Amino acid sequence: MCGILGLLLHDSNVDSAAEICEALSLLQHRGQDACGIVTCGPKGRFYQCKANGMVRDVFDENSISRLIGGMGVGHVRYPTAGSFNNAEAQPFYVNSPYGIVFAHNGNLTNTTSLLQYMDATAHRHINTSSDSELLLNIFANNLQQTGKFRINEEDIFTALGGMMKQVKGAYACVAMLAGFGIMAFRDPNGIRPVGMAVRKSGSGNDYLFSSESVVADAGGFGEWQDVRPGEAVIITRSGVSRRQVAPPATFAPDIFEYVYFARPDSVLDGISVYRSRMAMGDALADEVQRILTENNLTVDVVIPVPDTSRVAALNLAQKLGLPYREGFVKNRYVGRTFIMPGQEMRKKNVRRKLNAMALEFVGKNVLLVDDSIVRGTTSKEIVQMAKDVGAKKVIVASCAPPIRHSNVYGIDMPSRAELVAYGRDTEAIASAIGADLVIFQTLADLIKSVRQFNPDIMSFDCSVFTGDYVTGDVDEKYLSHLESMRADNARGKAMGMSVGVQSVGNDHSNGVDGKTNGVHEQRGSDVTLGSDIRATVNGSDDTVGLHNSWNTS
Ligand SMILES: O=P(O)(O)OC[C@H]1O[C@H](OP(=O)(O)OP(=O)(O)O)[C@H](O)[C@@H]1O
Ligand SMILES: NC(=O)CC[C@H](N)C(=O)O
Ligand SMILES: [Mg+2]
Repeated sequence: MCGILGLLLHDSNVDSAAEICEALSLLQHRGQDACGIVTCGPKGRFYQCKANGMVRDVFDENSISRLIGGMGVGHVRYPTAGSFNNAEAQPFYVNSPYGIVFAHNGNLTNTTSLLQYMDATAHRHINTSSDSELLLNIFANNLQQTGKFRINEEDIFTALGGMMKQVKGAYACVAMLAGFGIMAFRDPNGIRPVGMAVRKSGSGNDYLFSSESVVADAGGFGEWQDVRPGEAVIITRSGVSRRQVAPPATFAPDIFEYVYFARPDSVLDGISVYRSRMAMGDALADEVQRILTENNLTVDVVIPVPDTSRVAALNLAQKLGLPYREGFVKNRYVGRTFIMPGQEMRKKNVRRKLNAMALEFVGKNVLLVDDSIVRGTTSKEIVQMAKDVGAKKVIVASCAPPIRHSNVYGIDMPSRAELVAYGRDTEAIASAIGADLVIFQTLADLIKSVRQFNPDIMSFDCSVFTGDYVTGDVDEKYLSHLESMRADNARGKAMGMSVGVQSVGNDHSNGVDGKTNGVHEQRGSDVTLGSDIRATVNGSDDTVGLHNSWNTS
């Protein structure tokens, strides 16, 4: 999952970077690996700062002050394709046509054929293994085909429509065209979220695109609207244009956004994440009661696994009339562990992040509630911690059903073998994490918990629970390929991602018959794009892309 942002201020003399930076920090929970901002200033020039790290580490007053311009795009990254290399930090930029900046949340599933197309037909160079850079170039290539000196909204809609025909997978994107404006679009299944909001500013409006509505609330924006699946929205100084650019497909927002990814104070596709988590707790309470009775067990206390499960755990405890206690205290300076790279780091950080308070555990049958059990990293550690401080019995309840399938749409769960529920029944899962009993929400209850707040949504992407992939192109061959490339134990070898190595480019080298050429090795250190040089100025003095009234000089 990544976070994407776009901001266009009515007053072009006010720089947008500080506000984008603030907003990115509100989306930090969606990606902790890298972040970046590109702004567009006078003469359509882009100003960029991006690097590996959290928002607070990458940006400071100095770097922000060098990001000039009243519109910009921001990104926080949680890698699901390519590597963790800083060359894949976003936003991405291409100079041709017109100067485009691009931020992507999601994951493409037909990158192999797209890369071939880029190489053999479009002759565009893809310099990293990132699917987002590829997506940008598909868009750019479609835009190029207009062949125009100056383009308009219609041309962009046409290019995006063409792109949506070629590309498969999940993508919610924000883009910016030099001197023109910002735009957002969403894949035809609407798997990943993005919405827009508006704020009065003097005689005009400021506009925001964001993955989550929490950013709009915090920035004083109102009238939040989700971008519709297959829709594109373009905002220029002259106003807002919206267009359905892809034919309607099954709308299937990812249910895992509600389970884990999104902030509780966001509303996605008309559904309050907070309310849906409360409902998950209520529904799980019934299942817990049923299974406890079946096993002739009683529980003394309900303890959430901070942070995400808190909301659901409180409702569950209330419904069962059990005490709710914060038995685990979270170190607020450790981020989310699930989205950290590598099993060793995840494991180490669960211990750094959570500490069990013995007084809430000693001699008790404790019910630990988590939002989900994925690799089992968290549950294995916390069950042990609970036992170490004297719990009598440890029962784990999960607000989501067992996860037994890979995610291919923007969550880094490529390998089934890494999932603790893969090939295990409930009893075997309990034994794998060391618990006395494990209780899972049923899929029907999970869907009901979310859908009741917007019955217009007929389906959700539940592929991690069911193995049904809504884009229709994901088969066993693809899943095995993904596993061989991205499983924890395969990554180092497959992607040259060892820390400190500036792996730039992929094996697909334009013009050299698919062999890696020497150019790639030289890149990454002295090339502006893809390096971690801060507040680097891109672009030139030319005025390509200064198309309309946005032109400031
Ligand atoms: O079974 P696992 O592979 O451990 O994954 C599941 C756990 O990871 C997440 O927590 P995380 O620490 O990422 O974030 P949180 O603080 O928002 O709960 C999630 O909330 C579960 O606790
Ligand atoms: N989680 C995401 O949305 C990742 C976006 C993109 N696939 C990347 O790896 O950078
Ligand atoms: Mg958690």
